[in-house]
Amino acid sequence: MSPLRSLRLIVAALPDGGRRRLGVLALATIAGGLFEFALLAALVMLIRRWLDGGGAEGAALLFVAAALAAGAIRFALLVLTQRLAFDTGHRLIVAVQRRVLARDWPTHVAARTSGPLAAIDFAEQWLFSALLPLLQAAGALVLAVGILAGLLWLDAPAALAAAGVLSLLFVASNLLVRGRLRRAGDELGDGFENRIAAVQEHVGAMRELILGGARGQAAERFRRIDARLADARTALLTAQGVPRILVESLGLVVLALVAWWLAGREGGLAAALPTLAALGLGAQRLLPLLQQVNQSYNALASTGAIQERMAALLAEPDLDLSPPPPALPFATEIRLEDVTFRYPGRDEPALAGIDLLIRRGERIALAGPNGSGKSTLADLVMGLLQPSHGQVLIDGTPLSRDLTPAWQRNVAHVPQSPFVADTTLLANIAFMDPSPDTRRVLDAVRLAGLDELVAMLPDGLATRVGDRGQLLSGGQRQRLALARALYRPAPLLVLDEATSALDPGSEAHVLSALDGLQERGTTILLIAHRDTMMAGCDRVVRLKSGRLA
Ligand SMILES: Nc1ncnc2c1ncn2[C@@H]1O[C@H](COP(=O)(O)OP(=O)(O)OP(=O)(O)O)[C@@H](O)[C@H]1O
Repeated sequence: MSPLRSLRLIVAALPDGGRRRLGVLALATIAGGLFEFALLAALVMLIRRWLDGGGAEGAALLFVAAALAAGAIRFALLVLTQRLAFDTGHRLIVAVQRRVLARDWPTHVAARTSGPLAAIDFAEQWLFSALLPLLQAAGALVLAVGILAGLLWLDAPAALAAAGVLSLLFVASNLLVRGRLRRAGDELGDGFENRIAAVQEHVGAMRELILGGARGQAAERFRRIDARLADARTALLTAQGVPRILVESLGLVVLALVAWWLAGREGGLAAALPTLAALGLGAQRLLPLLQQVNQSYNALASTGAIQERMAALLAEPDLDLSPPPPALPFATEIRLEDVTFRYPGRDEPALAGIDLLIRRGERIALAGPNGSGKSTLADLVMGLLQPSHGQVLIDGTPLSRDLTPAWQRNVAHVPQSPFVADTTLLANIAFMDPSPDTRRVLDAVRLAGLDELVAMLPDGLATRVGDRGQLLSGGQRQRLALARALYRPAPLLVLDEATSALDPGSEAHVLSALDGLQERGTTILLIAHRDTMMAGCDRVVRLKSGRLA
């Protein structure tokens, strides 16, 4: 990515009032440049006074004032730059996460899960490798111009000679490491994502790893992935350091040569003294600044891969943060008309030519062999997927993309493998509800048959369930997911094999709870393989290879 595109990315990510703050930063930087210029001028005046043998008190005071002011401005620049960079970085990280949350269901399912996690790393990397250096470099450049202007005003040939040779040194050392920097930057992008993917795999497959005796293999694979990442980081930082070392060591030689040349001119060492002092001070101030500019340029040039990923993520649609719409009225029916659905990249449709009517208050079972399209059909009814052909109608109104969020407010869902958060039972049931209604939670607990467990636990609803609900049994996790769905007063309840882990007694309890819900007008769509679950349904809809059987 070119530094110019990076710059555009930064401007787009600036926080509220960011442009104004960028303006303040620019003004402070220009003031900093002027003070650097004034500092050099005051030094030269001071030395000339000394050499002339005149009173140097006034010049000395001026020099001290300029030095203090230049220091103060540098401190202000440091604070302003860090603030703006970290605010922008924070905004960027939040913006990336919002885009991940804004993804629709098919995009989410198709994406590599490590992607969103790595995106946070990318944003951090981008902050430290591009944004902060770029802001610092812009400031350093202006200060450097101030110092250079001072040196030119004092002794143009000497300043030009020193600046010319130093610039050549910078350019040559950068050309030397350019290829290495780019390669290392590309490897970094892949390395972060692969490392996160490996950790996720370890967490998800721990049982398989233990039983298969494969933990050693997993550790070795992780070592190789992380070693590649460490190599890439080492190469990147080493290559970034090369120009600094070259310029610092050869820069001293250049300054010595200029001093030798100046001393040989008319007037000898005494006449050259002010210029030499200014060159010395100028170099002491200038070299670190030029290093900063150079390092920033290298960081920008070498982290192109990371910036490309950031830019791609930021180009995705942002999340609509307006409050959710009121629920779409659902009085009579859900109708599927000639619905076909094809997953991206698949030749065969998962569902084809489906005509189905679900009346309000009905309990319908979806049955059929594995892969016959039951979950896909349920996802279409819930508006998580849009038909490739045909339409879904709610009370006769086609379910458009715009209406989907309002329709989804009517839907409660219990998935095949429920997500359980590492928090309390209460927070899991009233998931994302900022002010949980304990009475409704207790009702849901009772309906889902979790009341015995809650009564047994010393902390009751305040019991923590562990990461991914590991402190619960499989059946208890399913009942927890059921309680979460029942907590939402939704007129459509979709159960995707939601009782597969329940013992017959618990299943019977859930069935009687479903009877109660149906009596209150809830429409229930359940995916089931067991006859016991189908028994209480008004109808069983059978699918075979994506078609109604
Ligand atoms: N995200 C996806 N991308 C591509 N193909 C998919 C995706 N999800 C499901 N499929 C395919 O669509 C078909 C129907 O899958 P679906 O999950 O709807 O079946 P199912 O009847 O619910 O199966 P099961 O009883 O095993 O849960 C299968 O062939 C499956 O491989």
